[in-house]
Amino acid sequence: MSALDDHAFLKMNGLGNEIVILDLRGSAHVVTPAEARAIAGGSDSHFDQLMVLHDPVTSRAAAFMRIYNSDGSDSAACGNGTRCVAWALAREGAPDELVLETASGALASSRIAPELFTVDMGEPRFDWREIPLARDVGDTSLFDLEVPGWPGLGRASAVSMGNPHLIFFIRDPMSYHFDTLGPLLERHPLFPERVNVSFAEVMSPTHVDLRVWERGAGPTKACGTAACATAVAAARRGLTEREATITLPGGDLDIFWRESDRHVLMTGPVELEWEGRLPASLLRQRESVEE
Ligand SMILES: N[C@@H](CCC[C@H](N)C(=O)O)C(=O)O
Repeated sequence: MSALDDHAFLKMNGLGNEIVILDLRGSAHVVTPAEARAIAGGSDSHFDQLMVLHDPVTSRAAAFMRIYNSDGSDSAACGNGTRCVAWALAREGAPDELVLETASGALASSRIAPELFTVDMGEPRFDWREIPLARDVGDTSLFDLEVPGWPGLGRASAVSMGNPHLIFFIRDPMSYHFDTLGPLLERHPLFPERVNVSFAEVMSPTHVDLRVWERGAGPTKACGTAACATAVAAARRGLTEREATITLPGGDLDIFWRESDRHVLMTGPVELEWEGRLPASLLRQRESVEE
């Protein structure tokens, strides 16, 4: 029997952001986009993000994480999923302070309470080439973005937290028709790798309300990297202080953009929902010829 047959998984969430954790440490298997989509399509294994654990690349890390969206695409970062992985490793005896590797760098996590974690999400990137944007827009903290049919959206900010984010600061984000605007903005030609879309309303210098359309997953109850990107964009524009509570439909994240090293610290909860087993057939999906 292969190591992947009938594989165990954890179904967790971070503020309602649906996370599945699959442990492939000790195996050389790399989940394909088709396999990720098949797992997302399972009734008890549906996810916004799939966090697949692999053996760490360096000895200081507890694991390497590959991150997939529900459409099978990959992401180099996922804040809520990283907290869930830290919890899963703590349950098997890992220390409260640990390092997790991703395609965009190593993230340090600290356990604050049994189900509350702070993750150092690293330094945000503002250069248009690093976000990435298709062209130089000048100041990425405030630029004009033409959205055909939506003249009233106003100016935007763009930030990379290891993955690309587009943020609009607007009044009453809940009143916008996200199902139309989300996909339109996610695939806007300015973003060659697509983009996560945030609609934010600054409520006070320490509080922002946020709604997120995720690249590759659609509307989610919470997105940790979007909360980080929004807090940083707001502070950069002088709309908030460097520490703020970001309220998402699923609850609150505390985001602190530290001055000393410019790293962003994200603090929030995790929840284990259930443990399941994947049918072996789900990990044998072939890519269709066009992929
Ligand atoms: N939910 C995540 C972010 C997920 C990644 C995103 N959809 C992407 O493709 O970049 C979070 O909590 O940060």
